[in-house]
Amino acid sequence: MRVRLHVNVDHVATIRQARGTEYPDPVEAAMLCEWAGAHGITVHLREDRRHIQLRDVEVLRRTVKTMLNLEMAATEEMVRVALQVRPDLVTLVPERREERTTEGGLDVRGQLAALRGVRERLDASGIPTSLFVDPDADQVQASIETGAAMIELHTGDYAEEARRGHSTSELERLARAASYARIHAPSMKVAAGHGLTARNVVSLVALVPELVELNIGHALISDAVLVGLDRAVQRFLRAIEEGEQLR
Ligand SMILES: CC(=O)[C@@H](O)[C@H](O)COP(=O)(O)O
Ligand SMILES: NCC(=O)COP(=O)(O)O
Repeated sequence: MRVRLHVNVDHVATIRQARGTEYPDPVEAAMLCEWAGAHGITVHLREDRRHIQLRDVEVLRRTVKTMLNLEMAATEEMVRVALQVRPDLVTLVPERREERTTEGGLDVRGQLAALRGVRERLDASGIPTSLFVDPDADQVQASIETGAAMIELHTGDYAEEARRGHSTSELERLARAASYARIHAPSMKVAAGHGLTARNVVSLVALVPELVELNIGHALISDAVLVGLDRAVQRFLRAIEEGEQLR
C-alpha cells in the first residue's frame, strides 16, 4: 500500500505573518501541492495563531479536494472550531505557547478520559481523530484505549538523531511503537511526522512498514523556496517511494 504524503502548509503562513501581508497564501500553496500529487493537506491552528488563521482553515475546507487534516490542541475552543469547520481528520497535539515548535507527543495516559471525551464528540459528528504521540508503547496503548482511529508518531527525536548521523535507536523505537499498534489494535492507522526530510524519510518508510501516512511541512516548504512547490512535493513523493521499495 502506498504511503500517503500530507503537506503541512503552516510554514507558508509563517512567511505571510512575518510581514502581515496577504501573501504567500497557504490556500494557494495547498492547491499547488495537490496538483503536484500530495494526498492531503495538514494545518495546525495554534492557540496563538502564529501562522495559520481560522479563515485559512475555513477556506481550505472549501477548496481542498484531497483531505484536510486539522491539527489542534484538545481545548473547548478548538473542538468548537473543528465541529464548525468539519475537517476530514482532527489530529490532537500538545501545545505550549512558548515553544518554537511542537516539542513532544501528547500525554495520552495522563489525560485519557478528557481525550476520549473529545474523540467521542468528534466521532459523533463523523470526524475521525488521530493522536500525536511519542513512539512509546504505553502512550500507544493509552491511545488505543481512547478509541482513536489513528495515531501519528512524533518523529522529532528520530529527525534529530538522523541529523547527527546516527539514526538507529530512534528508528527502532518508532518501529516498536508502530508494531505495538498493529498487534494490539490492527484497525488503528499509524501515521508519522515532525522534522521529516527527503533524506530521513527513506529509512523511516523502509523500516516502519505500518506507516500509511506522513505529515511533512518545514523541510518540504523550505525546499519549495528554492525549487518550487511542485518539484518539492515530487521530490518527497520519490523519497517515500524509494523507502517503500526498500521494504
Ligand atoms: C504537530 C506538529 O508536529 C506540527 O504541527 C508541527 O509542529 C508544525 O507546526 P509548528 O511549526 O507550529 O510547530
Ligand atoms: N505533525 C507534523 C507536521 O505536520 C509537520 O511537521 P514539520 O515537517 O513541519 O516538522
